[in-house]
Amino acid sequence: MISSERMAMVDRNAAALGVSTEQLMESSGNAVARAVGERAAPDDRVLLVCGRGNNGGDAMVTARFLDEFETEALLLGRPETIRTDIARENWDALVESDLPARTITDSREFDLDEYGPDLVVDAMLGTGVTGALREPEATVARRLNAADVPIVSVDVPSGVDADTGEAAGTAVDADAVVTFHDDKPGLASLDCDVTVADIGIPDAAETFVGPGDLLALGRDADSHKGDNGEVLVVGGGPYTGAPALAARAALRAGADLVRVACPVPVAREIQGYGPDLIVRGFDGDRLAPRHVADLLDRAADQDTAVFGPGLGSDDATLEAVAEFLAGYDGRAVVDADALQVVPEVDTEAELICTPHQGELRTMGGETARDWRERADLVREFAGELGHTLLVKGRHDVISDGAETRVGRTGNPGMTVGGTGDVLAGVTGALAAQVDSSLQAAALAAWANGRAGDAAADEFGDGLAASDLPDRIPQALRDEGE
Ligand SMILES: NC(=O)C1=CN([C@@H]2O[C@H](COP(=O)(O)OP(=O)(O)OC[C@H]3O[C@@H](n4cnc5c(N)ncnc54)[C@H](O)[C@@H]3O)[C@@H](O)[C@H]2O)[C@@H](O)CC1
Ligand SMILES: [K+]
Repeated sequence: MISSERMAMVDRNAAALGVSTEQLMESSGNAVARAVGERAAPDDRVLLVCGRGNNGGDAMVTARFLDEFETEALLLGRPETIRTDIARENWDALVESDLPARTITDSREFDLDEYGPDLVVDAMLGTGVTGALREPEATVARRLNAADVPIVSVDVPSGVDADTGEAAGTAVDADAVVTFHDDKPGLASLDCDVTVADIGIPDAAETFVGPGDLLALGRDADSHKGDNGEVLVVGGGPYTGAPALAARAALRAGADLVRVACPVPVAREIQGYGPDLIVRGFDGDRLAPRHVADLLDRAADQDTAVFGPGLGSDDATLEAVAEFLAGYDGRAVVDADALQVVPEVDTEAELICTPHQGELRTMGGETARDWRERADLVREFAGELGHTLLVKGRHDVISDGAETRVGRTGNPGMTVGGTGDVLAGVTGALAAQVDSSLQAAALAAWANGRAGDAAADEFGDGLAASDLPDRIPQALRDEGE
């Protein structure tokens, strides 16, 4: 099963791998033609009702594969208003090839008897539908439903939400659906025959994080927790730079407000780094259980907390981390020494743990040289923990126990100290902006690696962790195909 949002991501990732949407449309149209071929008799009349988006584009391709039938393509709307280049190219190809193709702009012009079809292909709207069908689609759908003619829908019956199976108004009552790549959650509740067609999207488009995953950012305003996220970084003690790196990276990854909680001496030093960070020190030189109540208070107003950068591994510090997590029910990123308390702690919090492979073993997880084997081990361990794991390596493996993604950006220069702190900060910021922890962690690993690659272009193996944060904004941009 795949949601429409994820499908759009996979589609973009496939394009980045060199499999264009145009190629996918060709395969989709071909698959629909095969399904029609199985249902129609020779010389049958087949009417393809095409909308102006890519759903319609699929059926325009289908028309080229159905020349043994009496096929006619009907476009709802003027060709100039076709919404995508690839759909328009396929329409132009029909017209140029002198294949039967007509357009109507007004539903009053739609008279099914005029076509007398033995079968109708419904390609008015696919996953691009929002709300109730508008005109002329709504009237056309009603007339198709009223006629006694079999309907094969492309991807999803027009007007039906592929994620829920619900329709906000009239929807096409399909006899069969040819859906692409994977089954859609909304189709199961419909009374029709569903065929899933393989359209040649490589597995890599799903497994590897790519530019398509950026669609999780800022796509649907309703799905966001706060506007752009507030992050609390808890770190510092034996190390000063780590919480500052994480905080700066969080800002560059789009968080609105980043607050740092750290021991007073560390706070003084961080404040010297500039005016962007809101730093508040706690007494002493290490995090200790006496600080926890105040931290829980501060964290309650934040979207995410980032725990670990530079905290060290004093017994009292680890005890404080465990106490914090036991009392926290928000979303938190846990990194570095703080990771070792995770397996023992009983928490309501939703954690994203970012260990390297050594830290993973300390947590009780297993790892393997081969990334595919490692991905299986990480998925199992994430399932046992009940949290999301982002295991760093040449291939970063991200899993929540159900789904697994792999990030393959980055370079050997990134083994320098501090890049993990940057990653923790980016993860915290993205977890404050994206609904799914898995998606946030996957995107963070990918962007951090890309920022590292950009830094390596300039500095080679001499790159420093502090080169990364300012390269995060570009790394979170889709530069196009
Ligand atoms: N994602 C993929 O990987 C692929 C998608 N393909 C096809 O592309 C389809 C999605 O294409 P699009 O995103 O262009 O969207 P659609 O073709 O589903 O919709 C096109 C346009 O219709 C308009 N519209 C939205 N709601 C409407 C309503 N209620 N009444 C009337 N008009 C409305 C909108 O302007 C929308 O952009 C899929 O369903 C599938 O058929 C395939 O071509 C190949 C691969
Ligand atoms: K459709």
